[in-house]
Amino acid sequence: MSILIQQATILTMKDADAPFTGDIRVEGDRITHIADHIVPHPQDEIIDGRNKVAMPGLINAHQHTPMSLLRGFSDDLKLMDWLERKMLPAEARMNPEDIYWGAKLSIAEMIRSGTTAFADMYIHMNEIAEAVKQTGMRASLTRGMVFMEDDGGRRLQEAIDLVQRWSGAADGRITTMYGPHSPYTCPMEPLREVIALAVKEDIPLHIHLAETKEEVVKIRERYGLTPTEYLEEAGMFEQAHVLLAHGVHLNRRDIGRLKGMRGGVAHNPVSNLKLGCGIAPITEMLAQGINVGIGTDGAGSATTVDMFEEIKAATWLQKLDYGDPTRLPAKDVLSMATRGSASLLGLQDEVGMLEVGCKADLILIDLAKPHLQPVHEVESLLAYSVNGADVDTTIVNGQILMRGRKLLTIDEDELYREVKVRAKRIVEGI
Ligand SMILES: N[C@@H](CCSC[C@H]1O[C@@H](n2cnc3c(=O)[nH]cnc32)[C@H](O)[C@@H]1O)C(=O)O
Ligand SMILES: [Zn+2]
Repeated sequence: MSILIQQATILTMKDADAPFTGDIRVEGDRITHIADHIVPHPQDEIIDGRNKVAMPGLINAHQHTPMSLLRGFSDDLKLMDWLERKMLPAEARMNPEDIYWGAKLSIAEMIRSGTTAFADMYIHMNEIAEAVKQTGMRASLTRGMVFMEDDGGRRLQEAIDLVQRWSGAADGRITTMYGPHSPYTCPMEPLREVIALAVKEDIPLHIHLAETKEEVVKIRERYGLTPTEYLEEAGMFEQAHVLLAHGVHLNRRDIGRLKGMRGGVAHNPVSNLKLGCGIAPITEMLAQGINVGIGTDGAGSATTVDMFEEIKAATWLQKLDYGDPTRLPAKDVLSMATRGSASLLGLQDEVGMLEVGCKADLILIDLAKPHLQPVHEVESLLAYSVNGADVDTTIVNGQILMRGRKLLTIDEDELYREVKVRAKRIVEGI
């Protein structure tokens, strides 16, 4: 199958490129041609790009997709209360089919708001993988592991099974990671074991880091270290590619420890705002050459998985925190949500840019809206004015998943019916 997008405003996200008007051809799963004008082939599916911006799909670098079933169920609580009193009991009631439908709900929202790939850490990952496979999305999947009590190695075995069964599946759209949940739920010994496994198999790691002040206090009490020092002591930054979620409470020395690491930090500004966690020092990390991407965290905390909201929150928080409106300008924050997140997923040469040879993961944004006119600076509109509902078309791996705001791989009526019944049962009495 081939697709020809005609006369769109193209934002490639390559450093040197300014937006320009042109055509894009997709053949199979890749972008094969970008030029001012491309002669149509008879078999091309033609998409009119006039009044639209074509850009790389956004990449959500930290998610717990089935938590969409818990959206709005326990707002306005502190993170540890929210997690221990509400989320964990509710999650204990989720069966594999619930996980499948919750993942599908988040995937529908992601496709509708211009996200083409995501990193997910959760349980019952086979069902999430099935949802990814069926809907046409791209994802890096992780079985999250808390090692607080002895489980006879069950969690680790599930993680290993996921990696073996799903790495490279669904035409290469699915990749996998190993996911020790956080410094406060992983003692040193199992942590070292997982790191050794990741290094041996060259599978990335995905972990929460320094999300709250309480975490910093807890790890200091237990080990006399900062959370970052604890992970360093475990050997996490020596060889493995690591996706660190949050990194809110890092001091200057912690940031120094991350310099030169493979992978980087997924910033989740809306979740951090809503849970009152703090503001991650991401512009300082960027200045040190640390790669930073953007994620939403689960919809249980962030409440939506619209990456355009995260983009706005990310840049506004830096401006506010430093009293400096020049911090994290539009182009830089867009780069975090595309190329930055792509590197966190280990997909830097494949997605996150519009370039011939890259995977065809791209979105079209409809500018024929009052809040998107006139067009002075395309990047400014995208960072500060666009929201997820302005996305018209979403393409992943050369397949059109949404066109003219209609989802083509998901039956939304069926989805909402399933979600309604399941969500009610899960939270009853909690
Ligand atoms: N509870 C599982 C581990 C699941 S991994 C994903 C976990 O991350 C939890 N989670 C979601 N958001 C956050 C966050 O912001 N910080 C820390 N944990 C979170 C979520 O509730 C979920 O349990 C087990 O025992 O094996
Ligand atoms: Zn999380």
